[in-house]
Amino acid sequence: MVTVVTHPLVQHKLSVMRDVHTGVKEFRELASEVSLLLAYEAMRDLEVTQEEVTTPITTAEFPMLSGKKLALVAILRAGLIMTDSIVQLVPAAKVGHIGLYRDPETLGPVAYYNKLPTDIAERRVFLTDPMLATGGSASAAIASLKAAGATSIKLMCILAAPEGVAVIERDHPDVEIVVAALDSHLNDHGYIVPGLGDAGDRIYGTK
Ligand SMILES: O=P(O)(O)OC[C@H]1O[C@H](OP(=O)(O)OP(=O)(O)O)[C@H](O)[C@@H]1O
Ligand SMILES: O=c1cc[nH]c(=O)[nH]1
Ligand SMILES: [Mg+2]
Repeated sequence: MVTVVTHPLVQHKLSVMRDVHTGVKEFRELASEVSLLLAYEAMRDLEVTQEEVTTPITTAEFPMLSGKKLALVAILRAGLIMTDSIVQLVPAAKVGHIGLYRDPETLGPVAYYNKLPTDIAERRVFLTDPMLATGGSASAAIASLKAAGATSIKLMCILAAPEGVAVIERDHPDVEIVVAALDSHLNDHGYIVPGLGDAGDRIYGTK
């Protein structure tokens, strides 16, 4: 299942991110803001229970977060900006990191780091990566989350290509995807069209 967050604030910020003239500082700020807005949508179904709260006026029952604890997991490098931002909303969440880069020749993911919360099996996992292109990186990351015992996983991306969505639906039909936009296609180098370029390079200024 794919949810596209069509809110005008998200769409406006994403359009500015796409602009080749947007510099590193503004790109980073926008990526953080879009991540918060995506999290608002992705976490819409978090469980709440009614708990007693004493206000200055009276005591009554109000909703409080309950249910499974959360884990935010970033696919390095680019996913880091998303977890860094979203953890502000859910400060009790644990944060994991999966290091993957895409081989420029084969476009396949190459793993170089994996550090996950030891109790990931008991947590609801929100996996972050701004870009879902061929889907190879996200699919491999989800496989390693499942190998570690995770059973509840949502994938949060800023941009996705239909090719990447199809790969996740094929490999991991149980994983919901939340994106700010679903673009047209991939070019011959595996870049999303129209896209926003290389997310990692634009966040970290490495090009
Ligand atoms: O869906 P895919 O075809 O696998 O492509 C998407 C991946 O490519 C980018 O990472 P990159 O390899 O550039 O690494 P970086 O974040 O370290 O720059 C992006 O952040 C995703 O992880
Ligand atoms: O368009 C793309 C595809 C993969 N990775 C990116 O950063 N951008
Ligand atoms: Mg990159």
